Amino acid sequence: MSAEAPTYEELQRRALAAAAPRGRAAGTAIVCDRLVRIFTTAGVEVQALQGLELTVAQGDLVGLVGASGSGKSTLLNILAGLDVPTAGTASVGGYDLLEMSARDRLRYRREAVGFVWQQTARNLLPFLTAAQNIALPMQLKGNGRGAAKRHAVRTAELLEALGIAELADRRPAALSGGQQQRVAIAVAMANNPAVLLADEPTGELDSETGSAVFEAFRTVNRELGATVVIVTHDPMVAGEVRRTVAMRDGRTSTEVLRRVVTDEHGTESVSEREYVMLDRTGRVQLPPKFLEALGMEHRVAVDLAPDHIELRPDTHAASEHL
Ligand SMILES: Nc1ncnc2c1ncn2[C@@H]1O[C@H](COP(=O)(O)OP(=O)(O)OP(=O)(O)O)[C@@H](O)[C@H]1O
Repeated sequence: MSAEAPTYEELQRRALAAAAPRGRAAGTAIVCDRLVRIFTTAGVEVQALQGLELTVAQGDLVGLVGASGSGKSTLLNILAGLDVPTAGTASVGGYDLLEMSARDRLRYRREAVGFVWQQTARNLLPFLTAAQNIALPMQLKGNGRGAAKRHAVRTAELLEALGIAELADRRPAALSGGQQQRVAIAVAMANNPAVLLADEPTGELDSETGSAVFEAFRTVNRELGATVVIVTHDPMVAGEVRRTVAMRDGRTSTEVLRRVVTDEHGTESVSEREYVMLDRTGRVQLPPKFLEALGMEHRVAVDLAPDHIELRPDTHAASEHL
């Protein structure tokens, strides 16, 4: 190793510092640190979240993917303020989700987060028009001086931004599934929440309608500055967000980041790179396909190179039995 190369301890120190919780850092919308959620049913414990770590920057658009049972809905319900974690820390828009009083929790759900569910019917009140549905969260928040005018202006702004102005006076039954979801996004955005959460919002829609709804999420992210987290099985959604976080066994395991690159001819293309998550203690979850390809299990040899870390199959295993 050359004299300039950092030592293993130095690299580990830097890695831990980089993975330290960034809760108080400006520009962070969501911070989850060692989040645990244990459900007990009939005496049997299920660890739905097992020390999950996740940081989402303000203004980010994140897709959350993972096999059934990996803990996506559990995480979303906690972030939505509908469920409370067993241990760990979680904060959204400056609210501490473990320490909130019942009153703060109600305010949090009304003002700090917006939610769009998969079931289109669950998002809207059937007896109100699209415009009335959008105005309702603002009315629940408060009706001070000039409120009616402000609510009407915000409602018109949201209808316009989401391209549904002509649907303002229709009730949900007179809207298609995709139109209902776009109204639902406007409802969720009514009080300008710090974070917009969505659980399979395109799950009940055909692919064309689904992409129009996804475009609406992109619009509120880009034009209204909303931080958006979408749980999805839809490859179109997962493949088109800036950041896709994959969950495995109640933890975030891998992450794909995408950015637009321009070549020397000025042609733009999307470049994507997969990362594994490094937790505060230096633990990583390696992709199973890599481990299987090299027959790695139980123990691996680890070496420090000047600018990376090498992992190799344990070749000493056979010669150990002398
Ligand atoms: N209320 C509950 N009581 C008991 N166990 C639960 C409860 N909610 C979730 N679980 C369990 O926690 C684990 C994670 O469930 P979760 O619904 O968060 O997964 P998911 O990734 O959202 O799955 P899917 O993609 O199927 O919706 C599962 O083993 C599930 O059975």
